Amino acid sequence: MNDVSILEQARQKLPAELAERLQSLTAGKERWVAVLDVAALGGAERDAAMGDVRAAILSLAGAPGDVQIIATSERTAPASMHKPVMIAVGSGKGGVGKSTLTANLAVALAKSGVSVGVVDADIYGPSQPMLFGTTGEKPEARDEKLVPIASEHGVSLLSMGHLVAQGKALAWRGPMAGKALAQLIDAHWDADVVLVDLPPGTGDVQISMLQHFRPDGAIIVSTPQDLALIDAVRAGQLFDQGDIPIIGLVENMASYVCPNCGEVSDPFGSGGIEAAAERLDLPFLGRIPLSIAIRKDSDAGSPPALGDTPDGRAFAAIAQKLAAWLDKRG
Ligand SMILES: Nc1ncnc2c1ncn2[C@@H]1O[C@H](COP(=O)(O)OP(=O)(O)OP(=O)(O)O)[C@@H](O)[C@H]1O
Repeated sequence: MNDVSILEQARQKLPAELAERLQSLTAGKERWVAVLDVAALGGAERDAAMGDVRAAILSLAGAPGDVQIIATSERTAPASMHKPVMIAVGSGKGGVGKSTLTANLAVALAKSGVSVGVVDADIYGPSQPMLFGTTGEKPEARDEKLVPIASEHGVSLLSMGHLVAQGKALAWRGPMAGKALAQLIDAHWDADVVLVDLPPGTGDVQISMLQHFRPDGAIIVSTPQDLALIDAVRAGQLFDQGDIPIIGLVENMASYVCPNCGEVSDPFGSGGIEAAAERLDLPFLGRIPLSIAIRKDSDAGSPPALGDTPDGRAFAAIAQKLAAWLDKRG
C-alpha cells in the first residue's frame, strides 16, 4: 500500500473539515506517522481532532498498533515558497555526539509541533540514515532538486550518505563539499526548520560549507573533556568569523547514571561547557547524560527523544530552548 492511498483512505473516514487538516500519512516499518494541521483549534478541540484522526487511521486495514500524530500549527506552504530556518550543529572534533544531538533535537522539535528536516552534511561519517532508520533509501529528484526522505519519526532527511557511498567523500576538498551540501540544502524542503549536521572540526571544508549555506544560527556540542572543550571554543570562533549567531553550547556525555545501582559519576568531568559558555558570554542550552540507552537506541534507528524517559526529556529541554530562540527570531 502506498502512502497516498492510505492518506486518501484515512481522509475518507473523517469529516471534511478534519480530512482537509490531515496533511500526510506515512507508513513506517513499525508505526505510521500522520501530520495534522491544528491551526486555530483550542486545546480541547485539538485533543479531540487528534483522537478522531488516530481512531480513523487505526481502523484502516493494514494499520500497525501504533500511530504517531504530529500536530503542526501552520498550513504547509508549497515547497517553492518555503525557506526554512537553517541551523548548523557543529563540534570542534569528532565523536562528541553531534549527529546524535542533531537527530534527537529534530525529533523533539517535531514532537512539539514544529515541522523539521535534517541535512546530514558530515562527509566523514554520515550517520543520520542510521539514526533515522533510512539506510539504503535513495531520495528522488523533482525539477532537478532532491526530495527529502520522510523518516517514520516525523522528520524528513537528506544525507551525504544518500549521495555517495560510505567513505567515498573522504578526500573531498572544501569547494566540492560545499557544492554537494548546496544540493542537500537547495532541495524541496517542506519544513519550518532544518538542522544541519556539519562535519566535525574547524578546517577548510567546514569554512567552505558555512560560506555556501550561511546558516541562521549555530549550536555547538562538546563533551566535558578539556581537549574537546578547547576544540568547541575554536568551533565557536569559526562561526564568529562567518558572523553566524551562536544559539548556544550543549554538553554531551555528562554525568553517567549506573543503570544497576543508580550511582552518578562524571567520567569526563562535568560542568566544563557551562563554565565555558559563561566565560564566552554564550547561552548554555543544557546537558545530555552519558547513557547506554542513548547509544543502543541510536544504533537501532529509534531516537531516544521519542520516549518520555530521562534521556528523552534532556533532549526535549534543549529543544525547548531552541524553540524559544526560533520564536524570538519571529
Ligand atoms: N550521550 C550519549 N551517551 C552515550 N552514547 C552516546 C551519547 N552521545 C553519543 N553517543 C554515542 O557516541 C558515538 C558518537 O556519536 P555521534 O556519531 O553522534 O558523534 P559525532 O560527533 O557526530 O561523531 P562524528 O564526528 O564521527 O560524526 C555514537 O556511537 C553514539 O551513539
